[in-house]
Amino acid sequence: MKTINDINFKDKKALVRVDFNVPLNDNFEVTDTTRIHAAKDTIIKILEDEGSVILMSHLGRPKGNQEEFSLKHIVAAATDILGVQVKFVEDCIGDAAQQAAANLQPCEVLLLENLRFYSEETAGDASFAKALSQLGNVYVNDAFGTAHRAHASTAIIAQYFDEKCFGHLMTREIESLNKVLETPDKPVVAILGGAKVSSKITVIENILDKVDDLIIAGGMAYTFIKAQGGKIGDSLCEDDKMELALEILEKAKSKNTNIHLPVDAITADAFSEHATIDNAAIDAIPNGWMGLDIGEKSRSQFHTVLMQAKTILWNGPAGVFELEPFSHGTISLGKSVAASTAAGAFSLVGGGDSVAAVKQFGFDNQVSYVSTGGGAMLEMLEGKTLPGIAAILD
Ligand SMILES: Nc1ncnc2c1ncn2[C@@H]1O[C@H](COP(=O)(O)OP(=O)(O)OP(=O)(O)O)[C@@H](O)[C@H]1O
Ligand SMILES: O=C(O)[C@H](O)COP(=O)(O)O
Repeated sequence: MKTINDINFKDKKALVRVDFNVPLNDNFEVTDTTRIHAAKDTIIKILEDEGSVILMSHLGRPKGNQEEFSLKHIVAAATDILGVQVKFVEDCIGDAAQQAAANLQPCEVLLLENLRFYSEETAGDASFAKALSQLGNVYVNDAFGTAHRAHASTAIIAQYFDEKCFGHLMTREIESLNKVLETPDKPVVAILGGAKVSSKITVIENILDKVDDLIIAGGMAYTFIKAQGGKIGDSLCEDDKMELALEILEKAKSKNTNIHLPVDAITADAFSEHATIDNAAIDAIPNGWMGLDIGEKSRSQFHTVLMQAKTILWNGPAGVFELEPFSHGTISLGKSVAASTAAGAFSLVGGGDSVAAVKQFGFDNQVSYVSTGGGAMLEMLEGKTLPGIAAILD
């Protein structure tokens, strides 16, 4: 299969699907430019070849043509980051888009209006995909964050191009995950956190025989503790998943995977940063109290496990990190992952909340790789083939 480096884009018009679904503030300024930075080397490669770049993306989940979701809000940030004036056209298909694409000169960049202003995008409509495809003569998919969507611009459009490839970001994401799940240095330690067992079951099942140690933290740990007879007070629990939790523990034993659950918790008498706060053994939380973070002993045990790791995968926070009193377990995990990385481990952080936490606490430059994908990363961890990836490989 061709990579982007195998293609010479001179005098070609590259139609590049990026994921510029970035957060905006009330003044419509981009508050996190990570995804734009992440697409930069792909765009620069095409410009250096003296090709032209037509960028297409979605922004948010608009219902029709809603101005607040216009990609015109991204133009200033993209121009600044790329160091090239980004032109903008207020449609992604039709006469205006065709004119703008036709007028585009080598070394120029054009951004199309939000693809999701057309419901045909999310519907995976073939005629919409075909209309988009007519704007360029090479298709590059670099939208890892959207690769789990079988949409017109990610999965359907590729069939209309003879020349197509992944961009650099897509390649980095796939290679990083393969490094963790397919060809890792051992021992491999995965940390799974977050609110619910139910949202991570498929991930647990898929990675159980790929990792040596699995640290289960966050709200999802309490279902495992209660299932084993522990008292968890008012902590988060999915009673209907307790049997499954026990099955997972059994399965792990048979596969020689060590599961590490927290041994203590930071407890609170309300879900609030103004709550009264205490410590408790993880299996002896009184009624009226809930565990909102992992305790000191758990942090220290997890640190020991992480310092022995050669490969680390982290998905999901250790506690309610959005509230300061319950952020310290997640910060402690971040420090341990950073220390292990400094000692030579390869560490990958993926998923929406874990990436938000890692950035908020400043660990993003101290881990080996931070994924730009939320749902896309989770679906890869579940072992699924992502439509946006399959379309290029086909
Ligand atoms: N002990 C806990 N009790 C209640 N909520 C918790 C607890 N620990 C973590 N959380 C919450 O879990 C949420 C994240 O859980 P969620 O299942 O959404 O993870 P996620 O979004 O899948 O993670 P990621 O996006 O990193 O994959 C956070 O908002 C956090 O506050
Ligand atoms: O932010 C994301 O996860 C991607 O851009 C996909 O967005 P979506 O969940 O609205 O499809």
